[in-house]
Amino acid sequence: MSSASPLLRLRAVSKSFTLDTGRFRALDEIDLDLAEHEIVALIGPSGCGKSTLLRAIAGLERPDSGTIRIAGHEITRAGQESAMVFQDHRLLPWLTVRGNVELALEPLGLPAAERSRRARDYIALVGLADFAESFPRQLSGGMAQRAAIARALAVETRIVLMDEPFGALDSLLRARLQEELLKIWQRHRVSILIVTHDIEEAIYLADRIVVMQPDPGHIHEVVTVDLPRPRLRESAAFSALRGRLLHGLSVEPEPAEHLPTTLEPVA
Ligand SMILES: Nc1ncnc2c1ncn2[C@@H]1O[C@H](COP(=O)(O)OP(=O)(O)OP(=O)(O)O)[C@@H](O)[C@H]1O
Repeated sequence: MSSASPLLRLRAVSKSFTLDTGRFRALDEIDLDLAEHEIVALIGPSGCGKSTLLRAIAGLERPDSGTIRIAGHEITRAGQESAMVFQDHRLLPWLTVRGNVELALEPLGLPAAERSRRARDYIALVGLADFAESFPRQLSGGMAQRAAIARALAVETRIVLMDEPFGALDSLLRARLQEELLKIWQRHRVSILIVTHDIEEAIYLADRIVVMQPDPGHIHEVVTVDLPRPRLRESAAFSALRGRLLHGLSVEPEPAEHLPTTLEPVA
């Protein structure tokens, strides 16, 4: 950590929703820090509040109580201090890759030349230089997700929030994009908070893994991933951590090689 106070600081963040059946507590007194240039993964069973937490940090959802600060500023509205990547790329279909990235830069009030320079740089960074003038329908799923990552990075916020960014991709492509994301992260001092259902993805990427549990949504444990990068998924230390996390999630590891690595809702 390069400074005494964390870049992101959540204290006692709670959020309830009103349902027909009464009030439902999606987040209960969440305390969480994210340091500069840290990657933290949020895992936990479906409905434990991971997306709600991310949305609150993004300013898309107001907590009922508690504080969320980024670089000391309290988050009170959307788009302050962080950028978001969703599972579906959410690119506008009538704009090219370049158009989508430039549009995200419009609120920053940059001169047009700077806006197009930034868009070009970040599109190149994610390996899409040759597709800057392509429309989303002309891209594969992985390429579209890369474009969404370029759009989030181009805003140059210090925090990027990712909600299952690779969840819709096949496992080979997912592994490749995880690797690419780490390379980008190593070159840019961005901090990443990523929600995933994939325990391997969490171990591969994160410095710390926050395990959440539902009813009400709370932090069950925080596990530091003390493995040097690049991490080898087949190493004993990696498997040991996977077993420990599965245990923390109350999912028994299977005995054979076919260890589950995704968390499906428990029926
Ligand atoms: N706007 C809303 N109105 C009512 N209930 C909501 C709302 N948003 C979320 N919830 C409820 O809050 C709980 C937590 O939802 P959330 O999407 O944050 O969980 P999650 O851990 O991200 O789940 P998943 O892994 O399935 O995406 C769920 O029970 C959900 O139904």
